[in-house]
Amino acid sequence: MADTKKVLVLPGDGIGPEVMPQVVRVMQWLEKAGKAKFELTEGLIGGAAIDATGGPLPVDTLEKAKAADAVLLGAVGGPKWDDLPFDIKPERGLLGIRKELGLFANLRPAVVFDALAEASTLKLEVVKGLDIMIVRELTGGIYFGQPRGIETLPDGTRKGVNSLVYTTPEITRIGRVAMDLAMKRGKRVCSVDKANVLECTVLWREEMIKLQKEEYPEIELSHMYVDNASMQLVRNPKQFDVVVTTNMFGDILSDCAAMLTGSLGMLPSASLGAADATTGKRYALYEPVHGSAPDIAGQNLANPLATILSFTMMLRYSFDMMAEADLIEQAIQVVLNKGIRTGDIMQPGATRVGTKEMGDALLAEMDALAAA
Ligand SMILES: NC(=O)c1ccc[n+]([C@@H]2O[C@H](COP(=O)([O-])OP(=O)(O)OC[C@H]3O[C@@H](n4cnc5c(N)ncnc54)[C@H](O)[C@@H]3O)[C@@H](O)[C@H]2O)c1
Ligand SMILES: CC(C)[C@H](C(=O)O)[C@@H](O)C(=O)O
Ligand SMILES: [Mg+2]
Repeated sequence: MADTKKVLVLPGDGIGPEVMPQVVRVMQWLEKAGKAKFELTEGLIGGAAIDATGGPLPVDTLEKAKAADAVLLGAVGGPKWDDLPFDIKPERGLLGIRKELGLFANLRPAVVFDALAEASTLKLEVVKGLDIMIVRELTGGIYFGQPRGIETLPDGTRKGVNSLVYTTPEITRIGRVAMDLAMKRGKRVCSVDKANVLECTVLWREEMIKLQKEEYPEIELSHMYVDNASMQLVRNPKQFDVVVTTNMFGDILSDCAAMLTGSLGMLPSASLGAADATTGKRYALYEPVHGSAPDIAGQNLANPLATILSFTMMLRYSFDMMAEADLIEQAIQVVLNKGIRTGDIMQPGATRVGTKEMGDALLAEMDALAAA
């Protein structure tokens, strides 16, 4: 049996605590099948942490995250905490853990399952077989740039400021992640910016060009303004292989790409740091792209597949467990082929199930595949 993998589970808020048990069941299945051994610990983040400790990212959570081999997050936020001061809102917990662990590279793969392509509101040929990778810079840009804040001027006018800042090392390191990924895929990278308006992204574009010329001669690098990119993603997403972009553009484009896969409830992600120069350890947090979905929380309606697919990314990127990740994804494919659907991916003639029942169906197919 493989070494024990230390996984920190952070269910968070809203649908987070509903989808997470379904992933834990998948982990338990792998253990029972003798394919892995997990040491699970649980931690608080977001609103759940605010309620218990007064802040969205307790020191204990951060310590547990650093000690773990990988972290799995559900979602944070919700109306209950909307009126809190900005710096202690649930979302600050997520931004804080990303920053503290140096998780600068957020991989958001938009891969379409055939059964959902058939059900898409887009034309079948637009989405069938789609497999693109959005690489979002995650610890810089306008999310973290200084100066920032809201101030009142002497004449009483209020001013809100956020700054879009990138340095050359920040651009180069995310560029390398995108180009390394592209080398193992279609060798095409589209860098998305707003270099017609924002100086910071003029630098972004210049550095991407330099990186490709100096280190990745085999990569075909193209550039697109973000407004056009959002339109092209819907018009003809298959023109893309790897998309690399800034923190905020990546946030927006990935929600858009999620709909190509059928639902926000289908899109996983991996947030990765750099390997430590001496120990080789790389922090990694796996998180669905969706949020806490307050409109459906607490009703067994959420689609757990984005979080389960985030776990398969953990198996691939942190634990090199490709066969196990393949098995889970094959089982998801069978479940979808059988027409089993949560509400967000429902279509006429399909069987509507809840969060837990989607977990039941998946485990049954994993049993069947393992027995075959
Ligand atoms: N990673 C995160 O934790 C994260 C991401 C995005 C938003 N948020 C937070 O979540 C809260 C709600 O934000 P929002 O409503 O803008 O975005 P959201 O992603 O929570 O929900 C958007 C829509 O998608 C649906 N949806 C999302 N996930 C789904 C799933 N797994 N199954 C079925 N339907 C699903 C929701 O029901 C809703 O209609 C806010 O506090 C926001 O800050 C957190
Ligand atoms: C909740 C929020 C901080 C987060 C982000 O903007 O990064 C979310 O929208 C995401 O896409 O992961
Ligand atoms: Mg988002």
